[in-house]
Amino acid sequence: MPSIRAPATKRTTTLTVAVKCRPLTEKERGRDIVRVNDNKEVIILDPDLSKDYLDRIQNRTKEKKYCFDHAFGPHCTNLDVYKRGISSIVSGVVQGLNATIFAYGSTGSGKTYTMVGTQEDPGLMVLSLHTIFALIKKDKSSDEFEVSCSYLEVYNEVIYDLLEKSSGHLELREDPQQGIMIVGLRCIKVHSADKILELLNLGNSRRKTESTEANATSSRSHAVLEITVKRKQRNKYQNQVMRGKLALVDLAGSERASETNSGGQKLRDGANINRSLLALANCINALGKQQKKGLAYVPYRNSKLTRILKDGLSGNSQTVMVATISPADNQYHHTINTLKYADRAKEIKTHIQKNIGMIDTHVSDYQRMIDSLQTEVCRLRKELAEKESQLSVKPAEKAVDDELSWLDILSRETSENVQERINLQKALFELEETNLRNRIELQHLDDAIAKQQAIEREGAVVETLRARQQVILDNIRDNDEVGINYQKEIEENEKHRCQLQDMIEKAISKDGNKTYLRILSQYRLLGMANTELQFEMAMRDQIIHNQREAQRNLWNLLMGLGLEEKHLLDFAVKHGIIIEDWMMMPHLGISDKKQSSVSAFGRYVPMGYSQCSSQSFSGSCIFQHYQDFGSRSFSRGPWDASGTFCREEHHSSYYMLSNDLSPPAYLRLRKSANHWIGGAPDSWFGTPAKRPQNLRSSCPELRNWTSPCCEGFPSGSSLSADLSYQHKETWNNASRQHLYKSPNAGMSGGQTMMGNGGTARGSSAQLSGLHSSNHIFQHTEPSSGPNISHVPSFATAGTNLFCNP
Ligand SMILES: Nc1ncnc2c1ncn2[C@@H]1O[C@H](COP(=O)(O)OP(=O)(O)OP(=O)(O)O)[C@@H](O)[C@H]1O
Repeated sequence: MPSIRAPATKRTTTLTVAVKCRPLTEKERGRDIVRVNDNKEVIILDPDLSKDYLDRIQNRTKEKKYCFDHAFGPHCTNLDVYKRGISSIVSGVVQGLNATIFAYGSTGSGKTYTMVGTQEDPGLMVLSLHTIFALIKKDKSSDEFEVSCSYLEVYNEVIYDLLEKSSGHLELREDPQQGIMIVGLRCIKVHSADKILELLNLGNSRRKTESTEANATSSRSHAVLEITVKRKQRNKYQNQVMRGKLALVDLAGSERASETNSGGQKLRDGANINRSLLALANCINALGKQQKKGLAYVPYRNSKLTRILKDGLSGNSQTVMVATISPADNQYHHTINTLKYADRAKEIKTHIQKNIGMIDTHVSDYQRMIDSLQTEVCRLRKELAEKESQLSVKPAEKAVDDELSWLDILSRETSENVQERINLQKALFELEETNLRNRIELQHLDDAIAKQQAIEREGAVVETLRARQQVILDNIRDNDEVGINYQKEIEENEKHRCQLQDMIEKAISKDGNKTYLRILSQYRLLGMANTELQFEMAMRDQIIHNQREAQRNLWNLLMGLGLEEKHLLDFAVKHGIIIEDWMMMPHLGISDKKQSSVSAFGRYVPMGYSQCSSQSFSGSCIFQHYQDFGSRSFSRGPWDASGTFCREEHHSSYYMLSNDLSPPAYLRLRKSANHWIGGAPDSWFGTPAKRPQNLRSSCPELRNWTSPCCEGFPSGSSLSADLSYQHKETWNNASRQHLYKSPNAGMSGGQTMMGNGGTARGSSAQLSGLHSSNHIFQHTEPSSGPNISHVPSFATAGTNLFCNP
């Protein structure tokens, strides 16, 4: 029986910003210039005492006033901060919610004191742990809890495991369900707060600290303690697992080299710390700006720190920023700087949603493939390291030394090249995504202006819309510029990759270290395959995300129409549809019906349904209303001249959000194996000759995997052209039959309603090969042929996308 699932409700919230001013230390002889009023207001007095009354009333003073969610003066303890601003957020972790708490401030302002604390004044990390275990102990349900913890540091842009005695460099990866993941990071199961505290102390003792002019024990690394609480429900939701995550972050101290009096390694550390803190500040700026200025691109990828904090800054997390400041007058500029960012951070929005363990099968397929690739890469890396150490015990002749350092450099550069490529491709993808959304808003603005002008030629509303249009255009231009730079970097990366490959190939033909070079070559190939899969997965995640949004909108629409429970139930019974997870839709007024046969609109519900005729509901509307993105006069940047795979898919997702019914719907099927990563042929990581077929032949481990550029689908741009009408009809019929009749059609869970976030599988996968070509439906009203020419002819690759399931 088909079933549909009510989406988990999402709540949008803003970052909670708390400011904490520490007391003056004994060393500081300066004046206290910070005042805290009403637990919310922070006043920073002018450090220059010579300013008189006249200066003040003529506004020549540097006194500044800010208002935050919470403000704490020098006499407040960490417990005060915790109780007022944080404990409620930590409680949510036991209920499957994510939370992030990070301390932000200049060096010596009290970040570590706030996060870790002392015996007498335990910090937020310690207090949070106690809360979590106390809540678990108090829980009266029969649910099973499992708490685990990891602790890492980012030092000089390299991630280390603080719970590992001699941790190697760890890699960062993005997981569709769990967000950012660190490959190989130890996650230790714990049964008491004391055990975690023990681990915390152990980790802290391994953390890189230095004595600087500004702070005797200045943290040189960013530390992230992550506590995961898994809750297996033992009641009616037998199969549900809730997974809450709490990330507690103590950032390294930002400083000015001149003030900290550091040189050599310390200076280099400082430069790296400042770079990542600058990246964080840029993200905060962009996110703050986003609320006022459309979709600005957020450069998370510019540092490991921002990637780790990504969820906390904009994703599924309830986040608290504790801005720490010093009261000393000589810290005025640092204090103002910190407060400026804190002020901006108040605007940042995150979207909280319970993490309930139901993983889309196709995502887990990809995940499995990536996991096995990662494992293979790790194995090869280990082999490489062993080979290196074997070579290093050879007699220390100069020639051998030279060769070793050459091999070492080659190996390192290969690894860096692969990593850089992954990063750049993903960054470019995210940037395109951002601009696509901007363009959609632009299009809506165009329409709104046209409509408004029909009422009044020029007026205040039109003016406001035009102003907004300009803002969005500025954003698009800015983003395009960033995109050009990324493109250039990708080209550079590609050139470097070719050089490395040449070097390896030449060396293999004459060098004695054949095994070593073979491993290196294989490692590089696997790294490439890894990149491709990760990239494709990132795109799929985005599609899933968009489709979930669409589904959520659809539910909202149902709600907004005031549909009665009875109607819904009758309709679903009639059509034999199960609606799952009613508990998650309390706004529908239907409770406690985990799996009820209820009525809905039939299997396929068109998005713009409020304007739809009844025919639309009963018809075969698998897809949504057509929108002509391609024919609009968007201000395209030079780097997006060619359509890309991700865009195509995103367009298809965006169609779902459209209410525009005017152009008739139609079905269109396209397939192409021409483009792969990012769309443009040269986006492919390897040279054309090294596409997956070759990759697989040169790399036996890859032979059993199906690549998106599989055999059997001729390449060439002509493939992105439409199939003949006959083909379309055949496909249309076959897929309709498949979608209507096959019990396995649609999502793996048998779901058949549009937008629950999956790609079609089962027989449709056989029809096209799951990863071997693209079959993209945009509409399913065959009568709508005339509009075909309007659809942008994007070349696509590597997916099999039905937007209905
Ligand atoms: N609330 C407080 N009460 C008493 N002492 C404090 C308080 N906050 C900070 N201190 C003291 O101030 C000094 C600097 O604090 P801390 O090391 O936490 O700063 P930080 O911001 O983490 O510095 P860095 O960024 O260089 O690591 C320490 O000696 C610490 O004990």
